[in-house]
Amino acid sequence: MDYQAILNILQKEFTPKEGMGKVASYIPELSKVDPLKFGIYLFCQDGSSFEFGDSQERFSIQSISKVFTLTIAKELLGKDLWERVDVEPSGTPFNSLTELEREKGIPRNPFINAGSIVVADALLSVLEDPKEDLLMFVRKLCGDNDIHFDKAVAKSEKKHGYRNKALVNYMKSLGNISNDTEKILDFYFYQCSIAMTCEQLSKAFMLFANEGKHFQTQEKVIDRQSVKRINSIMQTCGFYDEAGEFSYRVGLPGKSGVGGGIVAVHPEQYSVAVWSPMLNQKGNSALGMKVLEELTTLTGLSIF
Ligand SMILES: NC(=O)CC[C@H](N)C(=O)O
Repeated sequence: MDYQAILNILQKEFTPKEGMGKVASYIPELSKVDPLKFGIYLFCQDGSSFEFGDSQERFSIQSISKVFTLTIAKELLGKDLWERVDVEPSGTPFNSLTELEREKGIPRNPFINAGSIVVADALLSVLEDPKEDLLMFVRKLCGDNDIHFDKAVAKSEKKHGYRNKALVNYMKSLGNISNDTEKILDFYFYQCSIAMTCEQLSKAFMLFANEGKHFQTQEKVIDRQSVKRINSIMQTCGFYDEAGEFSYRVGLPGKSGVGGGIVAVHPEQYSVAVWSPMLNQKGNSALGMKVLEELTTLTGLSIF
């Protein structure tokens, strides 16, 4: 597959333009980002890589971090985790409160906010310093120690995160939260604030394209069954109420964040990260979705 030729086509075909979507503003710090940023990085299982645009610039990974925390929690807690969070698509926005009452405080999946807050609570119960452990895990996956929290973004979300406060308190009242709600939210806002480049993200996500092995050292980090399960949840829940649309258009498991990043993996082929901060109405990168659709169209390959 001549990925370079394909990326050349993508670069010509797609140019970010004002009005394609809106940069997230409910976290005020994110609204400062230049809407016209655009980059892509594709890392192949054979070690080759291809990129263009702002692929080396850091951005707020936001909900993409939910995949990292789920991976750690799954390793530490195994099946017990699934007593507290389900694996069904929600069909509702990422910050929705509506199903929680009907479903007795058990979030639909770990990739909506409620689900990731439960995962954060579970990690707080078993780790002494979850923030540090999370950073170490992500740094190890990328083979790069230069990965940090963006404190300004975390603080900005903490100040304005009323819906997440509502979610954690509501779940606490329904018996599905153990730790202090302020501590859980602090961890959750920090995990979302991690700043990474497309290159770092695509290398980290090689875990899910490389049978659970580190992209560089080939060390086994998680087993194949975990890869299957996490990729399945990305496929069905990675884009909230647009998960079906992403699956239909792109045909790969993936995860988005309101920072405008999307990572998708083609198991045993490649991992690809794209960044364009202009979001569509469902909170997913508008241009990012289009570019990934064209990528799998041009390669003629998807997991299906
Ligand atoms: N979809 C997202 O990226 C949402 C993450 C954001 N930190 C929030 O909780 O609202």
